[in-house]
This record gives sequence, C-alpha cells and structure tokens, in this order.
Amino acid sequence: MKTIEIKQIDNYGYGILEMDQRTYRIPNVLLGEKVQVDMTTKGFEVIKRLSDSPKRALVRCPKYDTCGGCQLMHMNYADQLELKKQQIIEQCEKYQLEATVLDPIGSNEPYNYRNKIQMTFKEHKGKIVAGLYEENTHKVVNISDCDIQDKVANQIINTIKALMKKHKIPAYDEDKRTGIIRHVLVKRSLQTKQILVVIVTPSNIFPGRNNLVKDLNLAHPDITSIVHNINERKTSIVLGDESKIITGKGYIEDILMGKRFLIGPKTFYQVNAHQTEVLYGEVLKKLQPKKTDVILDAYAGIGTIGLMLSDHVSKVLSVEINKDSVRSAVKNAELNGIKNVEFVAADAKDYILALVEQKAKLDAIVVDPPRAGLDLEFVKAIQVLRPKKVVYVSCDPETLVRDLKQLSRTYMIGPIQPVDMFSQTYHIENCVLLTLKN
Ligand SMILES: C[S@@+](CC[C@H](N)C(=O)[O-])C[C@H]1O[C@@H](n2cnc3c(N)ncnc32)[C@H](O)[C@@H]1O
Repeated sequence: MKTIEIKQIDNYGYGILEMDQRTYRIPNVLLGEKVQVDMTTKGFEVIKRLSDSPKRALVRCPKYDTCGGCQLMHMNYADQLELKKQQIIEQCEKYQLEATVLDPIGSNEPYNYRNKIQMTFKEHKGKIVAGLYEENTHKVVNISDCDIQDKVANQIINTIKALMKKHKIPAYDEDKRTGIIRHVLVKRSLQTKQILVVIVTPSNIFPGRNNLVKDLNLAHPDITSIVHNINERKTSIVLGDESKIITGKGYIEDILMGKRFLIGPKTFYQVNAHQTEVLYGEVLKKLQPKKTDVILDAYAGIGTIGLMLSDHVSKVLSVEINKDSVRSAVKNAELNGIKNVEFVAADAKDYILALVEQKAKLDAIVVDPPRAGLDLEFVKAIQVLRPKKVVYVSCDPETLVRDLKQLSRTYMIGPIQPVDMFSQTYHIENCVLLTLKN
C-alpha cells in the first residue's frame, strides 16, 4: 500500500500518476488530494482518499465510483466548465490550429437534465436491480435516483421495479435467456411534460403485462403512452424491431425553438432540452441567415436545426442517413406546416458529392456530425462548393479541431463556443462559424 499526492489532472478530470514506467488515470480525485493506493493482480486500485481539496464538490450520487456515467460530479461546476474548455485548447495545440476558445456556456440546470433514461433490468441475489452497465462490463449498477436523469423518469423506474415484485414479473437474465423485462426506456418532454414509457422484453410473451400497465398508469397518471418493444437478439442494443402500442399514440411531442417535434421510442433527440435551445440559438446567431438563402443542414437527425432555420431562409436541404429519423423529420415539417425544407435519406458525403456534381449554389452549410466528425471527402466537397458560411456543431473536440484544421485552408475559423449539454460528465458540445476567405 502506498500514499500518493495527486499532482496532475488531465482534461477529462482524471488524476494522472506515473509509476513503474506506467501511466495510471485515477477517477474522483482533485489536485493536491492524497490517496492510498494498492497494486493488485488486476492493476491499480484506490483504497481510500486521505484528504479533500477545498475545491471538492459534494458528490450526491452514492454510485458515483462504480457507475461511470458521470466523471466530474466531484468538481465545482465552474471548474468542470474550465476543464472542458482546456480539452478544446489541448486539441487546438495538437492540430496547431489558431483559434479562440470562448468560455463554455454553462447550464442553469446542471442536474436532472436528461430527458431520456434507459435502464437495464436484472435479477441479483433474488432482487430486481435496474440501472446502467458498469463501464466496460455487463454488470448492472443498481440506481434508484440518478442525479442527471429526469426526476419523474427516475420515479417511474422505481415504480416499475416495485410492480414487477408485486406481480411476480422476473427481470431478464441475458446468460440463461430467461425472465421477462430486459430494459425500460422513459422519455419526458421538458415543455409539454408528456411521458413515453417503453418496456422491452425478449419475446412476445409478457405475463402480467396488463396488471403492470394498469398499476403503472394509476401510480403515474401523467404517462402519455406505453409501448411494448420486443428485442429477441443477444445484443447490448436496447430496442428490437417490433413495437406494440399499449396505451396512447406510441410517441410524445416536445416543443423546441417554437416548433413541435414528435418523439417515438427510436427517435434521436438531444437529451438536454434546456441547452439544446441555447446551442441552436448559437447556430442562428452565427449563421445570420437571409430570407433568400439556400442552406444545407447535414447530419440532420429529425430535422430540428433545418426546421428551426426554415422561417429565416428561402430553402433548406436536409440530409440524414437514418431512414426512421428522416420519416420523423418529414412528419415534423407537416406538423409545423413547413414547406421549404427538402428531406433526403442518404449518406451526407454521397449527397454533397452529388451537389458538387450539379454545381449547386449554397449560401451556407450547417453540419452536426456524430463523434467521428466529417468524412475528408465531405470536407473537400465543402471546399469546392465554397458557401460563404459554414456552422460546425460538434460533440467531439478532437474530430472538430481535426476538421477545422483542414477547412482553415479555405475558411477563417471563428471563435469556438463550447455549450455544456452534459454537466457532470466530461462531454462538451461546440459550435463555430467558418467564413469563406477572399
Ligand atoms: C449528433 S446527431 C445530430 C442530429 C441533429 N442535428 C440534432 O441536433 O438533433 C448526428 C446525426 O448524424 C446522422 N449520421 C451519422 N452518419 C451519417 C452520415 N454518414 N450521413 C448522414 N447522416 C449521418 C446520425 O444518424 C445522427 O442523426
């Protein structure tokens, strides 16, 4: 056993310890804190924290050390934001990109902000547990009150656990392939307060379903719709292909930037509605669109950014690879009476290459790719099309800066504006305006 002092913290919130020519990353420690550590056959283990930094924040979650879902709950919120800013600066240095990184826009609601919760159910020593998988394992950490998830959704999960006991409905055992309830997904709209509950089972057979649904509705009369989803596959993917609507319409509605959006079991939707409006507000502010503009919204999801922009421009081209999301986007346009957005289900790279082929004239492009960032061919196609403005929305600082470096040959890179959509975790969203060089 050894006592060590934490002398370095990386930009993801881990203490860094160099020992025996190896580097260890220690969670839940702050600069100057002393910890007792032990080398085990498995590697490195923190036995006990011996001192607390004056900058330590109260960790509200009793499962913080095992769950792995949050990494920064032990830090003051202002320090969390500063650390996330440093992540982006680190990437700018790595890729030698000259860019200003602004202070992140923090959230007024750094707890209980997630509007979607997805719990895995298991039996453990004769008890039903529901929670998230422990990092890199299939062990479920039992969570009864997650501090970043919606409070009502937490209560619904606890009710379902109690009702399973009451009606003797067993949780699914993925090794033996026995039992009934595998996962429960709850989505709750911030604006309309509508609630969708999706109960996932491994087959059609669901004894006790009617009793469970009846009691669940009695306990939570505010539930808008309950869906039974069947996932027969041995996979960590939560939802299967078949869904049966048990009550309600099978989806809920939310309002974002004044527009209505339909959210079904599989619909991709930003998890932090408070900060999504802040982020989309930044997109609008940076783009300063004109009524005559033709804009491409690439990696469009259910069309949220393009639909928000539709009032301000002449036409939006919206491209998204997931066909279900595109179908939702089309419905969302109808729901809002929007007629100037053209939706395409395609790989954004293929679509933009076709626009290059057609010598299309675009005034601006908004991109919001997944963590992998933009395909190099997509980046090069932007450089051929040469719209005056590009707004890049990103959830991964490394791929953002990599792509900005490439785009900086043709575009001036504006200040990078981080927006904190994922408080208590090390994730950060960014938004940046690129303006065509003369
Ligand atoms: C970070 S989400 C952004 C969604 C949307 N802009 C929003 O704010 O909700 C990224 C989206 O890119 C889509 N996507 C991933 N790869 C793609 C590709 N090669 N071409 C087009 N869309 C893609 C995903 O399905 C997902 O909907």
